[in-house]
Amino acid sequence: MTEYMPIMMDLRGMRVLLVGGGKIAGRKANQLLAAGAKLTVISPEIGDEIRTLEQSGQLERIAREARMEDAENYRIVYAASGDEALNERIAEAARRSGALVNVASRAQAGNFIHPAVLRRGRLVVTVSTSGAGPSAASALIRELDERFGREYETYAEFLYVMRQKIRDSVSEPEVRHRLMRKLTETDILDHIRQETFVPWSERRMVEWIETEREE
Ligand SMILES: C[C@@]1(CC(=O)O)c2cc3[nH]c(cc4nc(cc5[nH]c(cc(n2)[C@H]1CCC(=O)O)[C@@](C)(CC(=O)O)[C@@H]5CCC(=O)O)C(CC(=O)O)=C4CCC(=O)O)c(CCC(=O)O)c3CC(=O)O
Ligand SMILES: NC(=O)C1=CN([C@@H]2O[C@H](COP(=O)(O)OP(=O)(O)OC[C@H]3O[C@@H](n4cnc5c(N)ncnc54)[C@H](O)[C@@H]3O)[C@@H](O)[C@H]2O)C=CC1
Repeated sequence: MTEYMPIMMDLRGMRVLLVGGGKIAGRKANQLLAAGAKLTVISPEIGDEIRTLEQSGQLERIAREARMEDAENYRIVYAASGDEALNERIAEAARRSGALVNVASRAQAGNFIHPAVLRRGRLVVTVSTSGAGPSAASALIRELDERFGREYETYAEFLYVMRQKIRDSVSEPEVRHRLMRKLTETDILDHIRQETFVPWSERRMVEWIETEREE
């Protein structure tokens, strides 16, 4: 069994090649653009999603069949054409040149895969079956969708702001760690859920840090 390494990547400004322009390529393109990638699509024909993105100038599209050399100019490659043999040849070329490659038609032909995703602002919950059953991964995400409501977006944003404050104002690592742990022990999530949470003012944040750091 392949033991995949789960990671979160900042793709802003990174060049990514997407081979294919159909339904699956459209889904990937939207996810990649949301993460800030500079996307090039190579495909003789394209579906509605890629067309819309091309027309609004969000990606560059090259209207022809993909060639092996295409893969060598990118460090991240998606082989998502409807031609499975081509996807595997592209993947092989990309791997040889040291690129990361995702293969839509056969997970094992690539060296990274995507999980099913649930987003609540900064909180990201993902489920992967390591390719065993993508539909099962989606079904589990739907269960988690009910478990993790909108309150987690506010909560994650609160944690983010407080953590910056703590990092800026507390220099001792042990104290910082203790404060961060305390922050997760507060009843803020409950307040957000019950809609009784009032966003903390600058002063309240500073006071909380001053009070809690003494213990
Ligand atoms: C490896 C991976 C690729 C990757 O890295 O992305 C992969 C691979 C393959 N999927 C296939 C089929 C389907 N995939 C879906 C749906 C999704 N697939 C997703 C992820 C992944 N799919 C990655 C592993 C995830 C994991 O870890 O388990 C989801 C969760 C997330 C996303 O795509 O963003 C997304 C939910 C979208 C949503 O909920 O909206 C459906 C259902 C549908 O489309 O509704 C079907 C048809 C039913 C079926 O076959 O099960 C096939 C066979 C192709 C063929 O035979 O033609 C392969 C190839 C292979 O199995 O090797
Ligand atoms: N990863 C996933 O979640 C899933 C993956 N798949 C697989 O993904 C692949 C694509 O599926 P769809 O987007 O639904 O197919 P599709 O038929 O909608 O699109 C195929 C695209 O590939 C392009 N193409 C064909 N030959 C090409 C070439 N030589 N060079 C460049 N582009 C070429 C076509 O122009 C078209 O735009 C299939 O192999 C399918 O098995 C299918 C379902 C889910």
